[in-house]
Amino acid sequence: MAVAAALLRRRALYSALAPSSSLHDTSFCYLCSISGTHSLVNHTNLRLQRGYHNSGKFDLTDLTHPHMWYPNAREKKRNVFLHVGPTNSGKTHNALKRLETSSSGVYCGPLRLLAREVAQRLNKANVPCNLITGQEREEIEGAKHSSVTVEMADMTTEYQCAIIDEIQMVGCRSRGFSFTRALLGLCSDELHVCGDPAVVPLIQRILEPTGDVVTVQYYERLSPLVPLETTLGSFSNIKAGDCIVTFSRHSIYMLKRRIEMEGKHLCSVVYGSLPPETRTKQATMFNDEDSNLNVLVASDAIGMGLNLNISRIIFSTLKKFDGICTRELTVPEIKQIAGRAGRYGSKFPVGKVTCLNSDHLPLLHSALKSPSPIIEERFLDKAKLSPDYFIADCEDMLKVAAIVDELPLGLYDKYLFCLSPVDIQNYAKKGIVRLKEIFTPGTLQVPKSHNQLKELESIHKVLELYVWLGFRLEDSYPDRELAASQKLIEEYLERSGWQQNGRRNFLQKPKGLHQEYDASQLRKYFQEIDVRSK
Ligand SMILES: Nc1ncnc2c1ncn2[C@@H]1O[C@H](COP(=O)(O)OP(=O)(O)OP(=O)(O)O)[C@@H](O)[C@H]1O
Ligand SMILES: [Mg+2]
Repeated sequence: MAVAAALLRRRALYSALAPSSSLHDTSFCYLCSISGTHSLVNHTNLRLQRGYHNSGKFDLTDLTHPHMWYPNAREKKRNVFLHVGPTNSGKTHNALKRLETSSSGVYCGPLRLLAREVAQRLNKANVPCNLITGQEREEIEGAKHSSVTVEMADMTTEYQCAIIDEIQMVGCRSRGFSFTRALLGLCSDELHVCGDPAVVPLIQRILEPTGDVVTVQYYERLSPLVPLETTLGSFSNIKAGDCIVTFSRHSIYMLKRRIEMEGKHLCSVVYGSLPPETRTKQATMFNDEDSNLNVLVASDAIGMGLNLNISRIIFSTLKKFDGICTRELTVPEIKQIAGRAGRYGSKFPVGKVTCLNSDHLPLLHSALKSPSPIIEERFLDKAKLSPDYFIADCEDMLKVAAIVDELPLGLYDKYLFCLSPVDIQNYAKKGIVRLKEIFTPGTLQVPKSHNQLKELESIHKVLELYVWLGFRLEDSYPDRELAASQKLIEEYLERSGWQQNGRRNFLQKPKGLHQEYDASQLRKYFQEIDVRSK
């Protein structure tokens, strides 16, 4: 393999434990020193490296001291507070109270919707707060606080107070590394870490060598969550405040249509591949008491930390396709999703949980009673790692690395494209990619079928990538605002809503279902779709 690809491979390995959003991360400097670009190795890193390699040499395959990759954080003795307990127990609320009274700070969350909820809360409390996610950047003048998705957390800024929410995500194969990086690298006097109690032993061990002072605070649920003894039964039993959870786009739209056919409720939809601004709008409309969208059909994009006005969670299935295979939801996933019902302070003081299929009730009940399994340590035998770390899944990054390696680009650009594979050829040739080279704004049509909707979502993904790159390479991707302004999916959702005037909804009756289909037919249908949509 060519040198740059080999370097990128190595970089990807480091990234897996602690990726950098800037050139200042020590891990990137390690890489530069391999490639001979020693000028990029800053003095702090040299001091740090000498610190544990007395000979002046260091072993690049030794990944056993990731806490040493963050010299700025290591210069502080951070006060770390672990807020742990069940869903809806006030963990995030208490951490945010500290953030609101701090002179500067950052909230790092797992979901864009959650980052937005927190930014809104701080701004409402007169604490100016920026919102920064992969695709959104809403900067408030004079703000000393930011609410970000964890991947966007900045390890080089000093804060008085920082929060990492849903820290149990540290065990996630694809996103865990961003949580590890934030945990070790956030340069803050106080660090508040919220999540499931199952993660406490691991976090304590990870933080042990840092010298940080760790305090654990346990929480209890603030309002009851009741698993129901019976399933939903008929769709005529759907009530305002219900949220049906399902994991494929197909079933989301099917359920929306099925519920709206009853003529009593309109549904918001929230799922991962909706563009972020549409997702936000749909969630906001559901939460808004004055809006007539009072039922939610959602995927696990609502699964963590969010405070929505949900009275009852109804699982349409307890299986999901996780990118590799269809598997049963884990206990923590079931608890997280169920925990969206009956949020303290919402208009539903008691949360209820049920499902469509009576076969799923025993699993649902037992999951809600079980403690989450202790987050385990993982090993990758090729690298020397401390037992508390594992190498994140970076296969996709490596595939792109092999392609970009052939292009006349600098190492940093190559790394950026490894994270975001979009029109690399054009960028390499001309250094600029105009939006009209990807598609002509205004020519796309509102979709008339699920396949067209799927296509449109893919186009939105490209547009999101364009916006993502536009934030990072402003001169090369100059049409960021135009890319961000395309709103076709929202138009689709508006048109596909409940047709009160007898106008035909263009979504057709699903093939294979009779007009008066019941819950068991729908169940069967979903199982088929779940298999087909792989
Ligand atoms: N002491 C309090 N006073 C007023 N409201 C509170 C208080 N504690 C929590 N809340 C409210 O209760 C709701 C749930 O709290 P919070 O989001 O902190 O729960 P959580 O434990 O973080 O749940 P999850 O695990 O689902 O993230 C929020 O709307 C929050 O504002
Ligand atoms: Mg929370």
